[in-house]
Amino acid sequence: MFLELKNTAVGYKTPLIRGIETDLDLGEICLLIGNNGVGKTTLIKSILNQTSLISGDILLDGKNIKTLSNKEIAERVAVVFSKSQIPANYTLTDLVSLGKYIHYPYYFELNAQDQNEVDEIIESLHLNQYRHFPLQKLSDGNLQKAFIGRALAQNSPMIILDEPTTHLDEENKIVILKLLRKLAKTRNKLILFSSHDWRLAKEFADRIWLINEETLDAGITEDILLKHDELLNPKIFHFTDSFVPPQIIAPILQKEMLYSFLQKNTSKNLSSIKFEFKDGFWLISGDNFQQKCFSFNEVSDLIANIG
Ligand SMILES: Nc1ncnc2c1ncn2[C@@H]1O[C@H](COP(=O)(O)OP(=O)(O)OP(=O)(O)O)[C@@H](O)[C@H]1O
Repeated sequence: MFLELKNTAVGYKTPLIRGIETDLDLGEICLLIGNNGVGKTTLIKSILNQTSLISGDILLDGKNIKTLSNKEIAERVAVVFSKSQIPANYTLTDLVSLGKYIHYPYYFELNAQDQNEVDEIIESLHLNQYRHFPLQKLSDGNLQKAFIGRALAQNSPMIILDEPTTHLDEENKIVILKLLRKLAKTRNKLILFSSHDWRLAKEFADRIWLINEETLDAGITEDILLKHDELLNPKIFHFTDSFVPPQIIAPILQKEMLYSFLQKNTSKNLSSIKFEFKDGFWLISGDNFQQKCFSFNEVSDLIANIG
């Protein structure tokens, strides 16, 4: 296992998370989720040995992090924080190139191979047109991508990203997620990715680390989602208290949409009504009626008239 946490407690004066006993291997993507302030960033800093452990041990590549120098940690893990300091007078290419310098004995011009790799990274992040931009002039999203570029250039087996998609629009979020998944699966990288957006989990993550009530619940994504079904069904408004569903015969997506629509819009008992979706419309049947609806707008009118 590349990363092992052994009976670890992390925090400051008092523990934020206790009794962590888990590991991750190369080639895996793990999503770290939990509410504000539960200790996600603290856990990340602890893995990087930037914050002392309260108890227990963390092993990186089989070695206790306490025995590794900063350079040895950087050779194993690259990191992107959501708020990073911007080096003054740097262009985007300079920042991405910085990732390479841990592999040089002192600051020196990059060799041709490393220069090519930096160019490829900038291209893969769709940042070509900004390569000579001063960092101060980049948008928050492009700056975030540039920091991700620096982490990729570092070429370490593990990459940790702390809420990296915060400033990104949907299109750029997808560019980053696809790139990270490709790196994990084709180049055997271990990715630990903290986010509030648990909706990423199903498609993106192999594993979840969920911080809840001072403990870390770790496992295969689908096991954790089933165990914590509040993640999948937040039940913010408790619609189901008064809602009695109809009989529904429809493909999964249409069924889900109908359910969502009816829960929000009616508290009527619909158990004697049948909704069947076929050939692009809903066929709705009751004791003394049958009607076709081609949209939820039409379903809405029909429901309003049901006694
Ligand atoms: N250096 C520090 N010394 C003492 N307490 C700290 C320090 N840094 C953070 N904390 C506290 O530790 C708690 C957890 O903070 P942390 O940033 O790890 O949470 P988080 O899960 O990453 O939160 P968010 O989702 O809001 O980013 C917070 O209450 C925070 O105020």
